[in-house]
Amino acid sequence: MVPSRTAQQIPVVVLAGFLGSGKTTLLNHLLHRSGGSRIGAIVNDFGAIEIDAMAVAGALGDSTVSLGNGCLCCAVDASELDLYLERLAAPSAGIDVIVIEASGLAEPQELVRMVLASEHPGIVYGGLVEVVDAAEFDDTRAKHPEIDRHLALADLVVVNKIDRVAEAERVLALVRGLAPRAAVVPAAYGRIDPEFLFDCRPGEERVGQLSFDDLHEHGDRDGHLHTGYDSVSFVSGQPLDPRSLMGFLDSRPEGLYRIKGYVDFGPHDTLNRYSVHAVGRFLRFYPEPWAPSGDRLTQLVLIGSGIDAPALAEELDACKSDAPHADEHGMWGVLRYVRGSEDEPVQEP
Ligand SMILES: Nc1nc2c(ncn2[C@@H]2O[C@H](COP(=O)(O)OP(=O)(O)OP(=O)(O)O)[C@@H](O)[C@H]2O)c(=O)[nH]1
Repeated sequence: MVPSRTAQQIPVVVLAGFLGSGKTTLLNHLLHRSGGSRIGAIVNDFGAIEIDAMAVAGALGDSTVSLGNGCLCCAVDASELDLYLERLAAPSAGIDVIVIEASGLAEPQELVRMVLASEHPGIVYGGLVEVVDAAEFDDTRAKHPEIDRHLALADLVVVNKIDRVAEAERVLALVRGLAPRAAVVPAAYGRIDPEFLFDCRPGEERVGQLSFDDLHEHGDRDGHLHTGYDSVSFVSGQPLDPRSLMGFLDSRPEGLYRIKGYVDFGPHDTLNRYSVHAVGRFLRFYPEPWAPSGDRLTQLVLIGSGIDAPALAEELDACKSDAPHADEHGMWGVLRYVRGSEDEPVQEP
């Protein structure tokens, strides 16, 4: 039975959406714009290196926890999640809302089910937020028709990357049709009003329907979104050569949908590491100053279907360089993919 909500209970919101749709960007926006509300986050990475957790940890300190290396929806034992929920829901943590950022391949209904199944009296299911990449939406649906089912469960759908589409209204109308019970909001860089997070809580009746109708129907793991997907995790203490890495990225196979992480270009830029994101054919580098202390590492996660993981790891290995000096134009290829500013994205080359 679905427990009824009390004023003291902390809502737990599930934040889901396909690979690279902008979940971490949205979460970071909420963390910086939540005003007086304190958000706790549980971040679930598909790859073995917890890139998403690193991206939000700075903003959250000890109110972020990471559940890495595989989709939470397939956790055999949900007790780890319960443990984290308990920690974040402790009155001493002073948290007002908990957000579980699902991996981009997780089955949201499984996560909702896990939250509903939690017996912790201090929490209550706070709704499902689905993030949609407006630019990739048609292709993603064609490849993964299950996405429609995910949207139908949502309480809030953020149609993100609206800056990348010419026909925003068409995508919005399509999403509204697929998620008739949800609030549908367009966004660029996940910039939504944080109030939406508090307002998206489903009513008792809706939660009751979910637990009976939707959540138990698709328990078959073979039908999970991540079936057929592989990930490669690459770590190097040796810098990468920018020309070689661009050669790798320019020739990346179609199936390699998502790349994320941080790159050390050694002598080519001794001040910055480069956060890198590929989503489909979209590619961006974001220079950010190195921390004053700590190891300088390249850490990358590659996720795709039908990919030859060992061959990709070998190709990345071949990008390592121990040249002590930078060649003059070595970074040009990379810099073409550095954004001007948040509001002025670079043109797709
Ligand atoms: N142009 C544009 N880019 C965006 C927008 N939102 C996010 N991005 C970029 O899209 C890439 C992926 O964003 P993330 O927030 O990491 O996506 P994610 O859903 O957390 O990714 P996974 O956890 O790997 O599924 C990054 O390069 C973001 O800067 C947007 O509204 N417009």
